[in-house]
Amino acid sequence: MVATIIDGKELAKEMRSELKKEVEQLKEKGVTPGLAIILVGNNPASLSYIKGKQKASEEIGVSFKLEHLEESISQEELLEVIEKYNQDDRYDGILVQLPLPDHIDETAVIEKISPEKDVDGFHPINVGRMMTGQDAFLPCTPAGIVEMIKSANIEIPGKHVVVVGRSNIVGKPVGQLLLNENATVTYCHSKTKNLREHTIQGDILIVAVGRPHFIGADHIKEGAVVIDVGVNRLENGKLVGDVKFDEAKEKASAITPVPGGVGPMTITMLVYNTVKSAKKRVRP
Ligand SMILES: Nc1nc2c(c(=O)[nH]1)N[C@@H](CN(C=O)c1ccc(C(=O)N[C@@H](CCC(=O)O)C(=O)O)cc1)CN2
Repeated sequence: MVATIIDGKELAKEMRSELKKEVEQLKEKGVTPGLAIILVGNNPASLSYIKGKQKASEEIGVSFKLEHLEESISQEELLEVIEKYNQDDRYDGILVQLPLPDHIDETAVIEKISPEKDVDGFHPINVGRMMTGQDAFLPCTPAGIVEMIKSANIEIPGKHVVVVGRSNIVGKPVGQLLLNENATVTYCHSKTKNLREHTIQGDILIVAVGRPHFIGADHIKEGAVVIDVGVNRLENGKLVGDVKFDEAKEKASAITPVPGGVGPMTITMLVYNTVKSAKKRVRP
């Protein structure tokens, strides 16, 4: 079997063109969606992801502001900056780029962002709303993954989804979102024994461990859908996923590539959330 490639770049392009139309309509009603990103320090990967977020925002017509702070900023000062954006009506979305330096408590930062502007969907209020199936800002990578699966006309209800990885950003919420879509979900992690015995059962296998080429064809059920969330830069500069793409595509029925898979959809869902937030400003 040779897998269909689920092209995240193409889907992102289609969604961005729809979002652009929505933003034009919002502007006619006097609302320009605004996104503020706060970056602490100079992590090169973060800088590159933010560039992508800025490009997508500007392409769609969302006003974009980067607040670039010194690595040495104190937690208290950072919380004050967040509060400034919480109070600023020009910004519908606030995102603090992760990872943060070690001296800053990530939980305190996430909890400082107003849940109504939390376009990353990381605030406990949004996590709780998502878990209970209420309207919420959904975390961007997991929401992008669900969009990609649906765009490939893959039925989710009743499917066995195996998630490898349990981060708060990807692993845990993607399992929850697919449970909300009536999948049966298994989580695997670094302490899971006999990993392969679990992964081989997945109709949909989602891999988010951040280890290059961690999953090979022998971990994959014949005909499974494989979603690779890994973005790993090798010493030779090549970007690879957590899955051995070349062998996995011979066994899967559908697979996402790296680059050009989940990454572009993560960025698109961020702009989607920002537009969703801005719509609440429209007067009836
Ligand atoms: N506040 C947040 N911080 C982080 C998040 C997040 O969702 N919110 N996720 C990741 C990084 N991330 C977004 O911030 C991200 C990662 C990768 C991509 C992407 O487009 N990848 C491209 C390849 C890019 C490259 O060439 O390096 C691809 O896969 O095609 C976008 C966003 C951690 N931090």
